[in-house]
Amino acid sequence: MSLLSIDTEKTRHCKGPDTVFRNFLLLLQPEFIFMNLTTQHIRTELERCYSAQEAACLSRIICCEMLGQSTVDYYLGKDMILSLKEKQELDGILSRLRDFEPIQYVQGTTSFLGRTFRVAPGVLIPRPETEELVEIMLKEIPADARILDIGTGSGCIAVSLSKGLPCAQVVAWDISEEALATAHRNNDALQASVQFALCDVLTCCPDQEDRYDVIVSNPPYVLEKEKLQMERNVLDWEPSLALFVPDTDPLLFYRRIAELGQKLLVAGGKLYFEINRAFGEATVAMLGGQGYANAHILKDISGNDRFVIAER
Ligand SMILES: C[S@@+](CC[C@H](N)C(=O)[O-])C[C@H]1O[C@@H](n2cnc3c(N)ncnc32)[C@H](O)[C@@H]1O
Repeated sequence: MSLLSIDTEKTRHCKGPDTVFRNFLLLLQPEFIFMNLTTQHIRTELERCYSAQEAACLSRIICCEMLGQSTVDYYLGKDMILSLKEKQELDGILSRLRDFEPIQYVQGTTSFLGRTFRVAPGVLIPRPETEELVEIMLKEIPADARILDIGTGSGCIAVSLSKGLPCAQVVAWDISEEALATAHRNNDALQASVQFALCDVLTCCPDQEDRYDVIVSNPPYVLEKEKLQMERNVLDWEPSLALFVPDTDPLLFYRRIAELGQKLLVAGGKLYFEINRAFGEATVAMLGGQGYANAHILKDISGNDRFVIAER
């Protein structure tokens, strides 16, 4: 869950040699040379709020993924004749983007491990780091594992595991009805077989008879004080409930899930956590203190401490 997207401030206000370099890079993009009127209009509108690089990227998504232009036509600069309805649709898209609504909410979908997941405000947009976590799990988990995903959000982890391990039994919890409704829809659309439950992990008393081989969670882990470094498209649009923990208790969810794991995991069962990169060592120490074995940190593709795995 990397929450700091492209550094728009830096690119937007760069001056001098940086600007020259940026313009040189822009010239290398074929659509700059053959830019059509619609693309020009989209770019002009978006560059009021986004860097040239971001506006270019959004423009391609709008034309090719939302208005149905072929990628070849887009890059050849072929103009689009928009019907009145399409023109209104485009105006609506641009207005939402100028309000810094994430493009994934505007589109209503995002891609996760090659599958299309529905997303909407109220549900966290799945992040690439979480794809890495699922890839690690798919390599390690037995095919028929019983898996519990805590804080399922869009269902991206649970549904991907269910699809990747068709013999596994996957249960997923979330405190948010909105998130669960979206997760259900993703499960149905992708023909997975996850069982969902509305559950507050901080207060619930699960059935002692339930037993799992694996518990996975990407819980809220951003500190309140980290808000200062976050982009508007995250802060204004993504659900606080999915993002934040109090500055005073960064391990709140991990500690509680580890306690539950003592009851719900079979001996040798595994915990898989996505973490705030600042708290890898603290998470490992907490798990060791609770009696978990072989607690260790894995880094994400950017080299940050991002995952902690441990055995009961
Ligand atoms: C960081 S999001 C992760 C969503 C999804 N698993 C993903 O990786 O994209 C954390 C999720 O935990 C849920 N959540 C927050 N507090 C919770 C609680 N007390 N009990 C259960 N789920 C909770 C949020 O609604 C949100 O969907």
